[in-house]
Amino acid sequence: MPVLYGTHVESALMLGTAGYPSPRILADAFARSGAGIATVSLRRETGGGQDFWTLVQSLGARLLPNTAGCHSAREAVTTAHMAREVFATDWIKLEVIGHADTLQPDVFELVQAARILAAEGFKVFPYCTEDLTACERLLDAGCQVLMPWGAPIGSGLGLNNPHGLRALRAAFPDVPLVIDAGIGLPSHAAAAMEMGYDAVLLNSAVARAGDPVQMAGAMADAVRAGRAAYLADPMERTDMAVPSTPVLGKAFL
Ligand SMILES: CC(=O)[C@@H](O)[C@H](O)COP(=O)(O)O
Repeated sequence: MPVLYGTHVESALMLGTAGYPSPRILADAFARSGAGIATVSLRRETGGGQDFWTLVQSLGARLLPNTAGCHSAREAVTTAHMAREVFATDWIKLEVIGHADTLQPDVFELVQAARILAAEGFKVFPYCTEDLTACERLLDAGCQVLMPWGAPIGSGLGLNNPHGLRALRAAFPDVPLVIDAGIGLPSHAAAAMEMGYDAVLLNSAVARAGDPVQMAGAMADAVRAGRAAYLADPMERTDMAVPSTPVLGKAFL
């Protein structure tokens, strides 16, 4: 199980809380997933009022407030301060969006915000790209976890750049890495875990499924299977065939 900022988390699946058909389905999806962490958006979900806060606090998952919808370091830092008061936690999923169509993170503003928040004692979980230099800067800024995107938020495309994500894993073998965003299917989540990622954070794939509760269970199974496969040290790939059945001598004719 992942260890994030010194805390052992029960499951390598993290779930978002936005966009479910109903509060009941949200609660059932969490129960089925066994997710160890629930991310909540201070800015997007305040519309739900007290009932929503009561619901998320009853999910049995550790809350990870996020700064979804922020477009500058300043805005994200202010939102993080508010989230710390509302949720009484210094954990923050730091999102600073840089591009309207792709919701790609603005890594320049992200590093700036991460440096400020880490210096203030926040445990920063930055939503970033797989860019090695940006990730290095985030670590220098005080982040102890990185959350590279799989694909644009809400796209369901999976892992757009598996080579880059593999390179990131290899570059930072001791840093907890969480794939955040773009997961559409259990096979995407399993692929991330098979690469050696420590956890997967997703929202849309479950919330927008025809049966969110069933999909939550499927994602949990996929994350477990992917992790088990990684730990089993998968075979090397080769371009040429390697006979799987040894042949000794020749058959009698
Ligand atoms: C809920 C949340 O934090 C999202 O910003 C996150 O990035 C999930 O993305 P998907 O909805 O693509 O899973």
